Amino acid sequence: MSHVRIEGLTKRFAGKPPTVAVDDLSLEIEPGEFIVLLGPSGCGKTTTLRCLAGLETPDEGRISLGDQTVLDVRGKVNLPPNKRRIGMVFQSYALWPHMTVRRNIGYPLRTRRVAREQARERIEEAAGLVDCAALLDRYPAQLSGGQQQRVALARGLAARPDLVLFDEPLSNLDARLRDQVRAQLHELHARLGFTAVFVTHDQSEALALGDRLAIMRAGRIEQLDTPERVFEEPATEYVAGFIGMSNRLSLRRAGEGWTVVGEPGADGPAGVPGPAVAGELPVPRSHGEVSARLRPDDLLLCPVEEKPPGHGVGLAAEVVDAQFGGRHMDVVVTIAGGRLHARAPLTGTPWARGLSRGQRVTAWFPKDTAIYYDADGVRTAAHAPAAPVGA
Ligand SMILES: Nc1ncnc2c1ncn2[C@@H]1O[C@H](COP(=O)(O)OP(=O)(O)OP(=O)(O)O)[C@@H](O)[C@H]1O
Repeated sequence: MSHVRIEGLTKRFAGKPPTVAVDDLSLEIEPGEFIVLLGPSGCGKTTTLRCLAGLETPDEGRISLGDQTVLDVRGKVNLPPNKRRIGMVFQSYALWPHMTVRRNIGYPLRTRRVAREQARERIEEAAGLVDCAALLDRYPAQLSGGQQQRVALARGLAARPDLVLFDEPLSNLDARLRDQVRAQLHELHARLGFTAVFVTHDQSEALALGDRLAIMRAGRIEQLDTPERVFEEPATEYVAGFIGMSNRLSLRRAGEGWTVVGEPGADGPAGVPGPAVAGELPVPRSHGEVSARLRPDDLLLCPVEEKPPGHGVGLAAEVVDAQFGGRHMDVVVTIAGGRLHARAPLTGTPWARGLSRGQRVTAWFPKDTAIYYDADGVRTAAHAPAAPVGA
């Protein structure tokens, strides 16, 4: 287990136009911590991981693992992958097809010149950890996808590295296997306590596995915090959108209350005032325009003749689509032309089962379940202090 320190890491790729894949990124990882790099395609997750592994030549920055400096661009240090005590587990299992499971798991031990007898013990130990001890003499083609990924996991752990890097290791598995291998990985981390950096664009994976999440945007870390804080208190609108607050309402002050402002591409022209919101929202007076972000679970529906409770914001809405989801209905509504998603529970409110296209309903939400962002996408200050932005 090692303390990992990344300072001012920058990686540019030549091209037209050139890309800054990682942009002055700094991050400190505690020994035994499981860090998840989360973000959309192209935000620089894999490049950051490859720089840690020694598979890229960064343009600037320093990286240390424990007391070893593995990268120092100014000092002209860039240790090759086999000189860093790092294990890697990738999306494509990347097992050698002509090698047995035993030889595959033993590969990083051979590159580190671990003595034969010790290597045999380590291979068996790693295979045992992921329930693959019975598969050691098979070839990858004789394994299921889940087994192959478990072997890849064993290979990543076999050399007892200081740091294990994971690049979307579960994304090639079907949903059931993904859940299984994810649970196994979570348990393994709790048992072995290795330090990990795990790349994904899947928020549920990130929430389940991470001690802390680093939400990346354009080569930088936009928010670094515990899964609970990122989920409950996204610091910027970008993070909110990425972590499931897919509903967005633009709001403008009007007298003592607010008005919903029409969205571009909606039925009417953008910016046209929509339904009024009576009374104040938890937003400082200095903000005249904000956007409210809400999860589908937090957008509630009721018949037009019912009034939402006093602490709620009720808005006239029209149903566009309603799909049965077992215990709930997934409902798309329009409000001021903008589309929003509601997940209406059926237990207690069977009324939602009969919703159909064109029906008028009231969509509502308690004022404090929404999070409000200013024009720059930064959380407004009326809430608890925003989580730290950046590393
Ligand atoms: N070898 C390369 N040459 C040129 N540009 C590259 C290269 N590798 C990555 N990039 C660019 O760098 C940026 C970051 O890429 P990176 O693969 O790190 O993103 P990512 O967040 O891991 O995306 P994904 O989730 O799709 O894997 C992207 O704009 C990508 O096009």
